[in-house]
Amino acid sequence: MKHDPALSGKLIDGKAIARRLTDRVKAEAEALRERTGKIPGLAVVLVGDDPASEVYVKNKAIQTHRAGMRSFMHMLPETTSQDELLELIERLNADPQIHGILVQLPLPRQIDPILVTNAIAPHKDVDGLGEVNAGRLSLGIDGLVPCTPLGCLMLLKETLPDLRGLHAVIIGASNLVGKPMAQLLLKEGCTVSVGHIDTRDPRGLAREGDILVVATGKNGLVRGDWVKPGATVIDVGITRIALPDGKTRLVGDVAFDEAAPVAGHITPVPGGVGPMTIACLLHNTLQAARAILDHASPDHKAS
Ligand SMILES: NC(=O)C1=CN([C@@H]2O[C@H](COP(=O)(O)OP(=O)(O)OC[C@H]3O[C@@H](n4cnc5c(N)ncnc54)[C@H](OP(=O)(O)O)[C@@H]3O)[C@@H](O)[C@H]2O)C=CC1
Ligand SMILES: Nc1nc(=O)c2c([nH]1)NC[C@@H]1CN(c3ccc(C(=O)N[C@@H](CCC(=O)O)C(=O)O)cc3)C=[N+]21
Ligand SMILES: [Mg+2]
Repeated sequence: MKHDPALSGKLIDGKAIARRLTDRVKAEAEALRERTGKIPGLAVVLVGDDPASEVYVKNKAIQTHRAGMRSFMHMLPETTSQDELLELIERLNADPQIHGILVQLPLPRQIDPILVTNAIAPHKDVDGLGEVNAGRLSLGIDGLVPCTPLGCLMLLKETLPDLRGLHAVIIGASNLVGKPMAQLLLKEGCTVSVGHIDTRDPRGLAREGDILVVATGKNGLVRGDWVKPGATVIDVGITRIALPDGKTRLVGDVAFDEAAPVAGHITPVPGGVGPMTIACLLHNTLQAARAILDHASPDHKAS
C-alpha cells in the first residue's frame, strides 16, 4: 500500500528531508572543526532495553558518524540506580569532549525522569527536555528545541505553504513530544488542541485537525475516520510488531492504509518522523558545540 502510485504524491519523505538536513550539518561541523580544531561530541545514555530506544540508538550511531561527529554510547543495566545515573551525567557535564547529552526515555521506574533531565547542563541538553530549555520554548526565547517536535515542524513546513490559522490537533501530551509540539505550532500561528488519555472524544477532536500529529505509542489507534479529508498527518509512533514469519516490522500510531486515502499528506513509518528526529539531534548537537566552542563564556568553557 505504501508503494501504491496513487499515494506517492501524498507521502512526506522524511528520509530525504532528513538526509538534506544531515548534509548541511556535516558541512557546518567541518567548518567548525576548521575554526576550532574540535569535533562535536554527543553522549547517549540508554538504561535498560526499550525497543523504540534500541531502533533510535542504532540509527543514531550511523548518522552521527556520517555527519562527522563523535558519538559516545553509555548502555547501563535496567537495575541502575538514580544516583549512579546522576553521577554519570555529572561526569558528562564536565567532559570537554562532550557537547550534547541525551538520556533515552522511558527510564526504569526507580529513576525520576524529570530529576535526570534537569541534571543535564542546559547548554548540553540537546533533547531540550530540562526546565531551562522547556521554559525558554514556552516563553518563545531561543534555546535547544526537542528533536522530534522540531523534526515534525520541519516536515510540516516542507508540506504546507503557511501554517498560520490552521487547526493543529496533537494526540498525546508527553513532555517529550506532545507538549513541545503544541508550543512550536502555537508559535507558528496554529490554533492548537492537545488530546490525551482522558480526552472524551479523541476521534471527534482528531477529525477537526487540518494538521494531525499523533504520538501515543498505541499502534493503529488513529483509524481512517479520525482524519479530516485533506489533512496533513504526522505519525510519531514507533512500535515493533512480530509478524507470523517470525520477522518484525515497525508500525506507527496511525492505521496507514486507512488514513492515507483520506489525508492530503501523510508520513510513513518507517521513513517519516524517525529519520528527522536523528537529523535534528545532530543539528542540535552542532548548535550546542558552536555555542560552547565559538563563544565560550566562563560558565561553559570547553577546556
Ligand atoms: N519517531 C520518533 O522519532 C519518536 C517516536 N516516539 C514514539 O512515539 C510514541 C509516543 O512517545 P511518548 O510521547 O514518549 O509516549 P508517552 O507514553 O510518554 O506519552 C503518550 C501520550 O499519549 C497519550 N495517550 C496514550 N494512549 C492514548 C489514547 N488511547 N488516546 C489518547 N491519548 C493517548 C498519553 O496520555 P496521558 O498523558 O494521559 O497518559 C500520553 O500523553 C511512542 O511510540 C514512542 O516510541 C517517541 C519519540 C520520538
Ligand atoms: N530522550 C529521548 N528522545 C527521543 O527522541 C527518543 C527517546 N528518548 N526514546 C525513544 C524514542 C524513539 N525514537 C526514535 C528515533 C528515531 C527512530 C528511527 O530512526 N526510525 C527509523 C527506523 C528505520 C529502521 O531502522 O527500520 C524510521 O522511522 O524510519 C526511531 C525511534 C526517539 N526517541
Ligand atoms: Mg505514559
